[in-house]
Amino acid sequence: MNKLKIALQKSGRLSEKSLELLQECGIKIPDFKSKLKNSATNFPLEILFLRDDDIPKYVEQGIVDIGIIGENEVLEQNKNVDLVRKLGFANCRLSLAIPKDQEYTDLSFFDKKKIATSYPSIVKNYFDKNNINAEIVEISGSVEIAPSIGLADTIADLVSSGSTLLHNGLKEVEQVLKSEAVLISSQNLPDDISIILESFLFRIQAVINSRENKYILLNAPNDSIEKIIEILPGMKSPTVLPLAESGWSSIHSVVRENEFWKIIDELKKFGAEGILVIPIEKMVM
Ligand SMILES: Nc1ncnc2c1ncn2[C@@H]1O[C@H](COP(=O)(O)OP(=O)(O)OP(=O)(O)O)[C@@H](O)[C@H]1O
Ligand SMILES: O=P(O)(O)OC[C@H]1O[C@H](OP(=O)(O)OP(=O)(O)O)[C@H](O)[C@@H]1O
Ligand SMILES: [Mg+2]
Repeated sequence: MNKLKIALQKSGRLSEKSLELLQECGIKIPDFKSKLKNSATNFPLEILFLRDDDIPKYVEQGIVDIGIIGENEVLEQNKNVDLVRKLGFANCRLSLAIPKDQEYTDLSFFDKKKIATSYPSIVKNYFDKNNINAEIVEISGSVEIAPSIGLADTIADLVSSGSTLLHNGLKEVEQVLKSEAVLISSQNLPDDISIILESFLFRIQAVINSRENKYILLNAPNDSIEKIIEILPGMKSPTVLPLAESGWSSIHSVVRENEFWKIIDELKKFGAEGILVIPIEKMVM
């Protein structure tokens, strides 16, 4: 049987979470860290461990069928690949930063300045669109060091917590784009490989749904049930079970993780008690 070939970053910001995603999809990979090509034991998947910058090229050329890569890298390289889906990890932004003691008003600050970056194409397009004429100095890493060693006046680099900027005397002044890990695929995959990809995507969807949702159980007085159901619509509709104590029910539902703290006060207002929020292992809609 043919296998779906996937490229993952060998080591770096994407590696651990990419492997974790495969694991949560129930896909088992033998634990040989130094083996750069490996096969899953229980799913038709072959895994290649590569430098992340090489992944779009390998996917474009069909050497691998799919790959997990930062959206920023896909945009920078602009290869002929399909962006299949976002994966919800390695969230960061590509930002412009300047020495923290300099005054910033607007983008014209960058006119005739030197800017160091590992993303020359994205930065050039951004400046062209905004009619800024800056000189781009391409470097492949430790970009934040550039202003302090006189290599450039400013930088464009990935930011997540902002601590690298802070520790290098820089401040973020503009956000060029937001990025997260994405799954990309070759264009025109053969039918047998597309079928395996569909089944892999089905598993990924179930994992991502479960990460974004929580199972919620609570007790409520019967006269509040209708109001609480409006707040907690659930997958189809909530389960309502009578409690041993008359006049009370237990309500079970699914709630989006990022909405829980917004609705908790409302639930309490309608008399909800004993609220339990439980992680979901897998969620198939
Ligand atoms: N600080 C961060 N927080 C979250 N995600 C990040 C951060 N920095 C980078 N990323 C994301 O992770 C991807 C890989 O980053 P990493 O620093 O591991 O790449 P690299 O140094 O080019 O690795 P490689 O050795 O494979 O070429 C980036 O393209 C970006 O999408
Ligand atoms: O805002 P922060 O949370 O500080 O993260 C930002 C840093 O993370 C990335 O580099 P990384 O640490 O991956 O090293 P690299 O330059 O070798 O890729 C990025 O290039 C920034 O330098
Ligand atoms: Mg790289």
